[in-house]
Amino acid sequence: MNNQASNHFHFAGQDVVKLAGAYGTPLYVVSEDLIRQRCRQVKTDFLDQYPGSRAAYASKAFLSMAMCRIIESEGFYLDVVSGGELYTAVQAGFPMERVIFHGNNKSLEELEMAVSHRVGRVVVDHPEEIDMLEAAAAAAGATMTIQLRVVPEVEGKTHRHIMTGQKDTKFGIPLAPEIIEAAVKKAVESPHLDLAGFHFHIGSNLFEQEVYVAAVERVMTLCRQLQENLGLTVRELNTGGGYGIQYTTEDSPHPASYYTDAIMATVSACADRLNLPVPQVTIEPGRWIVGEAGITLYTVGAVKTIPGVRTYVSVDGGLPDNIRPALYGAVYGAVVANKIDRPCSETVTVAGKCCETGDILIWDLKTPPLERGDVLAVLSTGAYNESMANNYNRLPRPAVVLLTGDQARLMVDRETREDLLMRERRAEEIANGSL
Ligand SMILES: Cc1ncc(COP(=O)(O)O)c(C=O)c1O
Ligand SMILES: N[C@@H](CCCC[NH3+])C(=O)O
Repeated sequence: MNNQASNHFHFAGQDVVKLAGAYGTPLYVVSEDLIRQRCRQVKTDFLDQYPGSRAAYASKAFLSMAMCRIIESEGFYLDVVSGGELYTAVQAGFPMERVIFHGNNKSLEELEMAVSHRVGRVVVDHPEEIDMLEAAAAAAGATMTIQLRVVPEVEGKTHRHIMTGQKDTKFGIPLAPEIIEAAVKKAVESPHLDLAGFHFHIGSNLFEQEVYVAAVERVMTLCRQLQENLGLTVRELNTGGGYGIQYTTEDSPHPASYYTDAIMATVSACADRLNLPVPQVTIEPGRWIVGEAGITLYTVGAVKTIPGVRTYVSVDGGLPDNIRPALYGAVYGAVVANKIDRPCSETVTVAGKCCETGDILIWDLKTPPLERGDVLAVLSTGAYNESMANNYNRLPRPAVVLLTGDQARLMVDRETREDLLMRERRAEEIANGSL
């Protein structure tokens, strides 16, 4: 781009102050090029290195129909976790054989939907779900390929709300032999189900490969036990996602190969040692694909200094568009996009505009002196921001702009105040008693 203002922050090659002017704030900005770069790293460092392996994108991190098409064109599979995510994939024309359907409490209706679309894999989370899915598949005359989600009993170092691999978790089938063996038997005996293997997911935003090694060892040992006791041959091992990203300069993220090489080496060593066939391995990163590919732009409003205490800089969004600081104490970095050349001489607290003391986006941010109208760019908001957005205080959810090369396109419209009333079409009738 020419005539770039030198004091403006550029993201994926584009002047974000101009984007804020053109589309308004708060604004999610997502770079297609950065997403594709991540997908291609997975391809060269994992898929090409280990033929037969598969990569899925965990759509809960960020989903739109355009995102489905990007992921589809990169040859990835898609992890969905609800009828709503599946519906989005269906509407985007995502190939259903590449969909992996998760969820710890899928409804019968969601299972029927998965069957009617013949999704490639259903990851069954509890024994009763085997019966529910068998019934849905039988009714449709379908055979569904499944993986059983098991609890690897390892603790990933992360916020406790996003740990899933420990023994005490709502996700997956416990490894207690009487439970897992009964589930496997039931699955194998279900005429409309084909048990391909197992799935585990340790947790999210993990920076250590050791937990993946431990989980693979645990589940491969399970495979050996099931081969001995039930004659089961495990064809597939889905190792979940969870790869950590850089939120601030304190974080030292790894390439995906840091995790996948350790996973693959352990799978092959275990297969050798336990005399098992090497299963086909799937990974399911979400945050690692899209997290650093997104930023959020805000406009600064009220600046309030409490002498001897702190300066609150309030922006025009907050908790509804990024709930992670309030929910997990997540720490974000940010830059003042229209003053990128100025020294950061102050430390401020970036507050959201909700009627909630806990609505603080960043507690301590070094900035130049700030004033109303400045544009703040919060970094690494591509994952679990837009997808977790809500309407607290009836704030409309922001638009999403997709950057591709030097093009900027509105991918998701800004919600309007009228949109907020869309589900209240009977308000008049309720008021006048006619309903
Ligand atoms: C089953 C499953 N797979 C994949 C993911 C993706 O996790 P992340 O975005 O941390 O890679 C999650 C979420 O934690 C998950 O529950
Ligand atoms: N929402 C979480 C990640 C959830 C992962 C789903 N199992 C986050 O923002 O970190």
